Amino acid sequence: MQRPLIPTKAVGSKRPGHVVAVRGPVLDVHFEGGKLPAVNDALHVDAGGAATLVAEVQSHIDERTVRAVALQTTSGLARGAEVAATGAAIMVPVGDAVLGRLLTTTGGVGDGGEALGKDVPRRPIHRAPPPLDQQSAATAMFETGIKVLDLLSPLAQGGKAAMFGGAGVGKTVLVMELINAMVARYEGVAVFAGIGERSREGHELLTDMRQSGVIAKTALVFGQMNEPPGARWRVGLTALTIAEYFRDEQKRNVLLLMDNVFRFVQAGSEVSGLLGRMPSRVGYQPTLASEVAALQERIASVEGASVTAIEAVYVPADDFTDPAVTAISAHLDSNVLLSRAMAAEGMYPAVDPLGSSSILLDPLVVGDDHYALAQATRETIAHYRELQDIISLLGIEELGQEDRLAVGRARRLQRFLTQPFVVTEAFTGQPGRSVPLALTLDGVRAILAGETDDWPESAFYMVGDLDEARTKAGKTS
Ligand SMILES: Nc1ncnc2c1ncn2[C@@H]1O[C@H](COP(=O)(O)OP(=O)(O)OP(=O)(O)O)[C@@H](O)[C@H]1O
Repeated sequence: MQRPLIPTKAVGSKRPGHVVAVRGPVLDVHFEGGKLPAVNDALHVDAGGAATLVAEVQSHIDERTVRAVALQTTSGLARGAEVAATGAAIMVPVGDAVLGRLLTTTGGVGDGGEALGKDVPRRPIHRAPPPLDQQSAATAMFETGIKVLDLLSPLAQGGKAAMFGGAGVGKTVLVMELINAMVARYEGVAVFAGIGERSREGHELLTDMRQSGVIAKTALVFGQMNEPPGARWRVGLTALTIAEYFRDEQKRNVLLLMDNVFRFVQAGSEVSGLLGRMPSRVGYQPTLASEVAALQERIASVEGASVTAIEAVYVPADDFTDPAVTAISAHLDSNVLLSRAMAAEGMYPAVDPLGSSSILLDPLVVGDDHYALAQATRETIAHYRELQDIISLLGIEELGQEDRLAVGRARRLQRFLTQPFVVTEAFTGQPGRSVPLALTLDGVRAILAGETDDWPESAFYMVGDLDEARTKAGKTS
């Protein structure tokens, strides 16, 4: 973090500045006497009437002028508007009072409810991550009840996981299902950051959470796609600040959900352009890696309290080598890749069994049995993919007996790894299923061992455990 040229304390709200230029969300503010607020400090701009607009200092233009990015819309703001330097970063409310509430990036109330009182503690949104020697590594598995995740890309308690996928392959649905599956039986608290996505989806989430009651232990923070880039850029930090307070002051475990981290990068890129910085690779901001690191490194677990992050990441044009995507994936423990080809075939959740990975998928963590079954599943599906060209050219009859069996098992495995979700009940009409890990492993073991070779493939599609497939296949155990 850059430090001020002049100590922040030298700037008090008694020495107001004034706006000298407004270019969209970017403001130039003149401070008399050359005492400038620090980079990352919050400015309060008098937008006329009772309205006060929050902006954040980004750079010092000359000895009297700072350039700041507004976190709210600047339409109607005129030159000459008075500005107060707050002498600190944006302060947001934290603690028990924010549970059950929907906040904006700047810590305002976004659910139309009562304003938060002055006694509610507040914390600055900029903060260093805990020192490395105080961070604890993620080693325990977080069972989700979603077969394909638990088997091939297990999530870590106190770790970071992300769902990557192009437009419309099911990222939001998967994150919502995880919220549904995890928040209700999670002992800690949850913080949800809605970053640059549809505000309709955000409000649906709020309504759903109110109905299911999980809202009581959840704080929501939204900077959605209808808001200016500054709000979308900083909303992740606001959510993190709330999560860190629960972790550090109350020693509680926190589930941090972010949808969508790509929008954070995108907002940073918009801000960078507005500030006149030269774009770098693929047009992204030159500070891409450090911006992503500043966000991701703060998601850390310490002795006695963990932060488990689940993120959705949009992959532009389905290009998994996009710099934003690779910058984000470098920080994660579990990478869940969603495949368009699988979504097109209706194989939901469209998790790519070969592309997805997790550092927990290690015999020392998940045990030899789970590891061996996961590897065998991958090998069988990989072998099927190799044979797919031959099958489409010559037909499956041209394959040898062994390959034919392998293909049948791979297709059954792929179908067994689909699952109806609770959140999709409304449009699929099929009740959601949650499958304990042991039953997932039993099912996979039986399919790989050939015990189900004579069951129709369709019996495995959109079921819970193997017993359900058995019933569908009309078999008795
Ligand atoms: N598990 C599922 N079961 C059935 N349908 C699904 C499932 N997941 C996704 N879909 C279908 O795919 C559509 C898009 O899903 P979703 O909104 O989660 O995608 P997304 O990747 O978040 O898209 P965007 O990038 O546009 O936000 C859903 O509206 C639904 O029709």
